[in-house]
Parts: sequence; structure tokens; C-alpha cells
Amino acid sequence: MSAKVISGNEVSQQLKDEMKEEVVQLKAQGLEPSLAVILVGDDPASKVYVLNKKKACEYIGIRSLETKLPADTTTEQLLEVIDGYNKDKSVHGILCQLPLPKHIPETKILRSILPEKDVDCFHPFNVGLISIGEVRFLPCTPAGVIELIKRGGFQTAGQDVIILGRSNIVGRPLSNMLDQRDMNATVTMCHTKTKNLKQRCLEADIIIAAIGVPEFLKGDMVKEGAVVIDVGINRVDAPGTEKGWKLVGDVEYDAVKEKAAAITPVPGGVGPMTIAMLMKNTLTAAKETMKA
Ligand SMILES: Nc1nc(=O)c2c([nH]1)NC[C@@H]1CN(c3ccc(C(=O)N[C@@H](CCC(=O)O)C(=O)O)cc3)C=[N+]21
Repeated sequence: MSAKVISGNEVSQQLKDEMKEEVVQLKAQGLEPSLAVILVGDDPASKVYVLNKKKACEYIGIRSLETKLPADTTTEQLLEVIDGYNKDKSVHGILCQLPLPKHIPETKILRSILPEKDVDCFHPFNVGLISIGEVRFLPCTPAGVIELIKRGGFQTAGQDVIILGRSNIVGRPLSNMLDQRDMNATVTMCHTKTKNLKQRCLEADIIIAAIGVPEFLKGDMVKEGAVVIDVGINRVDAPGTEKGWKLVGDVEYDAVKEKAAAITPVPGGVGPMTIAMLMKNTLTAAKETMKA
């Protein structure tokens, strides 16, 4: 079997077109959704992401604001910028790009963003809401993963799902979302100390790879007919290419493609979905202000 390739580029384009229409209507009602992005330092991957986000905002009609700060910005200075956006009623969503320089405490920063403007869904309050099934925002990458499974034509109800990786931004919230009553999956979260990892993967109907190890999931770890979602975005050396590097996921793509029923590519899989879901959260945040 050769897997169906679920294209994040295509699905995210559909979502963006849907949102573009919605924004026309919101603007007619006098609401212009807006997103503020804060970038500290100059991590090259972060720059790509921030640029993609800006393009998506433009396409959909969301106003985007950007604050770029140098790598030696103090925690107090960053908190001041966030406070300004918290108080600005014309700003609906705030995203502070991670990773932050090492001297800035990430938890403190993420907690300083008003929960109602927390379009990343990283604030402990919003994280907690997910775990009790009371959703305001869904975290962007996990929401993108679920949307890819659904729009790829696959069910989660009753399925055995393996999540490789227990990060706060992907694995943990995904687990919290997938075993809620609307998704009904049986979730196993695996990590570095998990025993019989290969055997567990071989039993899974859906495997979500989010460990940040290039091509970790091999062909012989995947059941015939499984659905494989690759969350990894790793830059690896590629001598002889123009850039000298290329992107690979956490899945050994060619080998797994021969076994799986469906697979997501890297790039063009979960990455563009993350952006689309961020846009969706921004619209949610903006619409909430009309209710208040
Ligand atoms: N506060 C915060 N929120 C985030 O959501 C967040 C973050 N910080 N820090 C970094 C990670 C990573 N991330 C990506 C999103 C989209 C692509 C993306 O669009 N990828 C494309 C192209 C990638 C490329 O060409 O480099 C693709 O996979 O096809 C990549 C990476 C969001 N993150």
C-alpha cells in the first residue's frame, strides 16, 4: 500500500478561504480582527514562522501588528510590551514567539498575556480549560493535527492513538483533546522512558510523532493501514543543496508511506495548519469582544 498524502497546504488553504469570507462579514459589522506578534532575538526558524503568519493575516484580512525586540531585552521590557497589547482594545490576539532568549522566564511571560487574548492557548488557565473539556481556544498545532485527521477523512472515535512526545505545546494538550467526549480516542502518550515503544506503535491505529528527533518513526514501527501525522519540523544538513539544509519530520517518510493508510508531509503538513489555526483563534478572540 502507498499512503494517501494529507496535504496541510491544501487543507489550510481551504480554512483560510473560509475565514476570508467570514472576515468580510465581521468588517461589515464594524469589527476588524487583529493579531499582535512579539519576536525577541533572531532565531532563523522563528523568522520564517512570523513571516508566514503575517502573510496569512494579510490574505484573510486580519490586521497584524509586530514588535521586534533585540536578544538582550529584559523581562521587564517584554512585560511592558505585553501589557500595552493587553490594554489595547483594538488588539484581539497576542502571540509571543518561542523560544525566548534564555535569560527571560518563559512561564512568567506566557502567564502575563490576558487569557482572552491568548491565541496560542499557552496560558495555564486556557490549558486547564481544555483538560476539563471547556474550550475557549484550542492550541494551534494540536488543533491543526486534529483538523488534518478529520479533513483527511479519518475518525478518532474508538481508535488507539499513540502520541510520541509529551511537550506542553503539542503532546500533552493533544492527549487532553483526543480523549474528550467529542473525539473519543484511546490515547497513549509515549516518551523517552516508555518501554516496548516499537510494539506499542505497531498496535496503534493513529500515530502522532512530536518528539523533535529527525526521522525517528521507522517503517517497521508502523502497522499496515495506520494513519501517521508528522508534527516534527527539523532542519538537517543537506550538502550540495542551495541552502545547505533541508526540512525533515519525525517520520521516516518514504518507508512509512509504504505501510500507512495516510501520512502528512514535511514541509506542507502540520506547519501550515498551525498558522491556519492561529488565524482561527484570532477570529474567535475578536468575536468574543462583540459578545461582551
Ligand atoms: N508562541 C509561539 N507559537 C507557535 O505556534 C510557535 C512558536 N511560538 N514558536 C515556534 C513554533 C513553530 N511553529 C511553526 C509554525 C508553522 C510553520 C510552517 O509554516 N512551516 C511550513 C514551512 C516551514 C519552512 O519553510 O521553514 C511547513 O511546514 O510547510 C513552522 C513552524 C510555530 N510555533
